[in-house]
Amino acid sequence: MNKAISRAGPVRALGAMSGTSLDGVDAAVVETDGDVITGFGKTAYRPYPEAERAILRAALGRWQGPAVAEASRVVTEAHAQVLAGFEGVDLVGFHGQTLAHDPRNRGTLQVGDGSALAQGLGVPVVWDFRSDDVAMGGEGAPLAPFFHHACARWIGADAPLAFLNLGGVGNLTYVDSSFDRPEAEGALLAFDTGPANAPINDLMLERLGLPMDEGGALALRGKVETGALELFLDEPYFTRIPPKSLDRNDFAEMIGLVSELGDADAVATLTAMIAAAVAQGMAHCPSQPDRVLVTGGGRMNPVLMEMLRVSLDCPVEPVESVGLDGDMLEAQAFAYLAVRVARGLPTSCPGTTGVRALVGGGTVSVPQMDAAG
Ligand SMILES: Nc1ncnc2c1ncn2[C@@H]1O[C@H](COP(=O)(O)OP(=O)(O)OP(=O)(O)O)[C@@H](O)[C@H]1O
Ligand SMILES: CC(=O)N[C@H]1[C@@H]2OC[C@@H](O2)[C@@H](O)[C@@H]1O[C@H](C)C(=O)O
Repeated sequence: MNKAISRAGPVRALGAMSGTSLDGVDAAVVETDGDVITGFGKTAYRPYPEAERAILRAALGRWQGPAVAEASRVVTEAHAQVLAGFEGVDLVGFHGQTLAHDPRNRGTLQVGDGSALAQGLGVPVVWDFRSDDVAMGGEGAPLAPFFHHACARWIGADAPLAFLNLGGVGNLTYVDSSFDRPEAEGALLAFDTGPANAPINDLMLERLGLPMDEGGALALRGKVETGALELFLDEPYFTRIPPKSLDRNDFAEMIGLVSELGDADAVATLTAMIAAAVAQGMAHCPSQPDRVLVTGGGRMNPVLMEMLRVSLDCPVEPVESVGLDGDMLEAQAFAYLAVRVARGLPTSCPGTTGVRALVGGGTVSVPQMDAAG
């Protein structure tokens, strides 16, 4: 193990995340001892060109076979490119790309080869963050909550607050940072709220050949079909007690609920469904958070943000309002979690994933020295 990691004190960790919306790889440096954040560093983004994205899309929902191997190759290569642009890094946290997630039955699959990345970069890489949690009866997701607890301390939060990530899937973390440690009972409650941008993107691609509803422009022109919204909210997932998690395509059939509607009404209704799922989720929080800090691409959609403001009983703001970076929070989370794994600290607990006991999940790959050198 790198000497800096095995000593106490802060290290420079580089995190990388390839999220469920399949847009690209985010990478970001965090300086931390695995407990307290002491600084944020350089960031980078490497989009997947359409040909690569098509390879990833073709492998979604699969557990093995040539499509999965091909996706893994694309993910490893894309990460090798973006991570090579960073210098002076002690450790890498590599999430990889989730292709399938079924924690109760088949497990969870993130592709990309962390061992090859460690070798290529010459830096230890922590990867496969979710499997140990699933093996211990947890959901394997969400994992950002321990980092959210550190962020709440970083911003000096003096009341419970919520982080809401609106990526392909939505996830919410209720944080009470009056508890010093994230694993303390009552410090964290986390779960996936429901689908977020994935169904909007899928419908935009299918009907209009566009990757997203940029700026919520189409939803703004549409009318919400309340019958479809009510049918969607009948789904038992929303009343299930958390922790709970979702696969990207678990709600793929919701597009069927808007299939008879025109494009603008269909997108407006999907957008309302996403906001309503968050509102249902908020009811599971142990107390009303002081505010909801929104991260992920969904915070760039003003129609979705306005629907959230109307349906939640507290202020809803992008994380930039407290000086955090909403494009990079997940990459930063895996930098932070990598340091925790390397130092034997837990990364999930019963309140975040429903796991039976504290788990520090992840494989550490250390680059091997050339035998001749
Ligand atoms: N300007 C914008 N207007 C509307 N939507 C946007 C905008 N920018 C990003 N988005 C939405 O956010 C998505 C990307 O979000 P993000 O990068 O947070 O997802 P992710 O990290 O891949 O997903 P997850 O958090 O589920 O793993 C885009 O695919 C798009 O749907
Ligand atoms: C299995 C999986 O990859 N889940 C992702 C996905 O994307 C958002 C939501 O669903 C969340 O549960 C998780 O990612 C974030 C980074 C997490 O683990 O906190």
